[in-house]
Amino acid sequence: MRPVQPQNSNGAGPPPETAGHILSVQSLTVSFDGFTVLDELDFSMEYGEMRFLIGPNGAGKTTLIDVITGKSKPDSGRIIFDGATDLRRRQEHQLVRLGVGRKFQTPAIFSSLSVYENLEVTLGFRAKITSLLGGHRRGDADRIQATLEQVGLDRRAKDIAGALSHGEKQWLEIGMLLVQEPKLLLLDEPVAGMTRRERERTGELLQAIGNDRSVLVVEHDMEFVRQFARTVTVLHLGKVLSEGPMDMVQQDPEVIRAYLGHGKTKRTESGGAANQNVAGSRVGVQAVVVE
Ligand SMILES: Nc1ncnc2c1ncn2[C@@H]1O[C@H](COP(=O)(O)OP(=O)(O)OP(=O)(O)O)[C@@H](O)[C@H]1O
Repeated sequence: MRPVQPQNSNGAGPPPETAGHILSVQSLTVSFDGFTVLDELDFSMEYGEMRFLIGPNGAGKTTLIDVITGKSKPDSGRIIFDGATDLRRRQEHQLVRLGVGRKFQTPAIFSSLSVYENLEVTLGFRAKITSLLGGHRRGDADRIQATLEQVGLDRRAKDIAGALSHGEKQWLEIGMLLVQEPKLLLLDEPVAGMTRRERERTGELLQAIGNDRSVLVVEHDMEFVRQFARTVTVLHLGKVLSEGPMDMVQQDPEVIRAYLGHGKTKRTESGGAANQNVAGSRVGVQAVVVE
């Protein structure tokens, strides 16, 4: 099910350049102390799309999410969300209400509360107080239960969140975003530090979430990206270097060059140790190695 696209106040639909896009970043420039991090960046995502954002260290991936969520301010450009709202004019705390959920790399959960209470608190203190009095706001309990099942934590609902494994904490935090029913979910390296099994389950979870929401995932783990990505955007020096299916993107000579820096390259039979860039990060290049 795809979310219904918004109409302008005159009912004529979204501006033509943003039609069909949950997010439309236009000519976005961000600089820190005179150093340009995002350079007139154009980037867009369609409704109900799951997109992976990759790129070498320092490419500007986190900065893009910071600007979308109001954590950093751009020098110029526009960020149109849901066809009409310019996010540049919004504060960080307003984003949840608008329908943008962000997850940082480290899980931010309430360790001393139960899994269930974490979701309950996220839904708002009104729900918490109501539950202390013996009831829930109508629909909250159902929403919490559905979210617990979606993130695979229904059997751990009564457990203290601090006792969860690293992967389970990440799923709980994803659940804390989902329970707020965001239209766009922004996830920064969601599988960092996870076991192989946890990565698999996270990939399946993201695909399920991507069926009815838009999801932007910043990720360095290229094995994970290859397995679960539909469309990939490669950011380099604050611009989109390449975009498309992973198979296509990882063959792009520009992408190979960007990841491997200025080292001399040669073809190899397979990946293995070649899947390291000059800074030591795993990259999406299987057939090239720096000598
Ligand atoms: N608040 C800030 N002040 C100054 N410089 C910053 C700030 N935030 C980011 N930068 C710089 O902007 C550049 C891009 O950083 P960013 O974190 O967006 O890259 P990234 O693509 O997410 O990299 P990584 O994959 O290593 O996380 C880096 O050179 C970084 O040092």
